[in-house]
Amino acid sequence: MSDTATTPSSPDTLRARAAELDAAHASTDRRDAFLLPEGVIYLDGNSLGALSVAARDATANAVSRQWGEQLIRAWNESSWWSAPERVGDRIAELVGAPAGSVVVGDSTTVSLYKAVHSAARLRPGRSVVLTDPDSFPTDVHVTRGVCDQLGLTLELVSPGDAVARLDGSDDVALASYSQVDYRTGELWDLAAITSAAHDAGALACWDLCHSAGVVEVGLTAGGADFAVGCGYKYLSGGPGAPAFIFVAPEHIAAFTNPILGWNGHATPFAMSPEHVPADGITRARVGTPPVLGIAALEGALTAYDGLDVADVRRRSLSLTAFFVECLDGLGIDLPVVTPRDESRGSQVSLRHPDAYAVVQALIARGVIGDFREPDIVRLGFAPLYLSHADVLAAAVHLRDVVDGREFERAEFATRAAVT
Ligand SMILES: Cc1ncc(COP(=O)(O)O)c(C=O)c1O
Ligand SMILES: Nc1c(O)cccc1C(=O)C[C@H](N)C(=O)O
Repeated sequence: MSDTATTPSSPDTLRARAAELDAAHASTDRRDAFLLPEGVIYLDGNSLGALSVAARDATANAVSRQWGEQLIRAWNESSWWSAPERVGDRIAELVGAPAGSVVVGDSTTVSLYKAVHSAARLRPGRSVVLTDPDSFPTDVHVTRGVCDQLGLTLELVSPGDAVARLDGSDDVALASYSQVDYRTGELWDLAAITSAAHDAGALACWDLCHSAGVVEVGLTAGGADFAVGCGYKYLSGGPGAPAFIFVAPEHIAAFTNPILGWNGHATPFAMSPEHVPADGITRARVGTPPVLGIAALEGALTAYDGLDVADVRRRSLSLTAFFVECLDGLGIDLPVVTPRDESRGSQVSLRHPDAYAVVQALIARGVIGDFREPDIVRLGFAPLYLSHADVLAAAVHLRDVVDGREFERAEFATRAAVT
């Protein structure tokens, strides 16, 4: 969705507006809970969330006290064994799901494999799985892999066309989509697509990587059957943080984990060679959980204590709307690909023919965002630790990089391995 600049505003007007908005959203300001380097405006919390004091301390405690002193007793004394369900319950609150329907442990990719595989098998006799060709690639890869394994057909249908594809159909087993597009930031209608899937006798699975913690996901309200999401983006669980899987309570008894491991067993310490799935969401577990990663994630989630996700969402919408207001006000004439209405997640993506170099020039100024192929400057606004004043400062840097053609400097052209 492209827009051009409108009436410019003076920096003073924008500064006053930032102060007014920060005061209005003071109750959701958790900046003090996070440890960001001085001079950095961090607009990449949608890829790797910032470190919080609580995540750092929880990790140090898990390493030094639990592992270092309790040693193997920590499985019981520090409740390591039940951490996947305990932290799952905390995430469930953030994504509108009941206790006992979410568990953490594997990567997003593995969690998605478990969800898609199990969901597709719940609709025998149906041959098609729908997913978005523009999904984050791992989602397309996993879904294709499951289809190959189960003899199903993968049909690549944009979420915008999913309801029409499902309408009146009887061949679809599963519609599997991301709630927020990782590149454009578009927010898709989880309830509408899920309901269209159900009307067609199909199930719906959602990837919440770019919505958990910043959008009122509403899994139960929207009728979602399965969902997954990662722990390291807005939830700030740290690099490689464990992901989560949601299975709607009505499907748990029929959920067949495609990876039968001992942690999903009803009596793991009976050491039986027969696999008897555990009751409840525990059957979605596989092997030994990443205890240190779960400790960091559990610490990070305390940043949400006392907050209502609806208020976090309001702050997020205000930050992203204000960024677009700053683009307009400062005369930054780059096409905005993220919807200007509220059908967006917590990012603003812009197009620029030299997007990679623009992002590098911003990083050199301490404004950390990222580049996504082919020409996207992607700026994520993690609401808990960003202010409207940060947003204005970032926009001023962007204007200076673009207007001053700073991105043309040779040092910004070289691509790093990880972008
Ligand atoms: C929508 C989406 N799904 C999945 C992933 C990643 O999966 P994994 O955590 O397994 O690397 C990402 C980002 O890396 C993502 O944006
Ligand atoms: N998971 C990542 C990684 O291990 C290295 C670099 C980036 C990532 C990401 O999370 C990318 C992210 N999902 C995206 O939306 O582009």
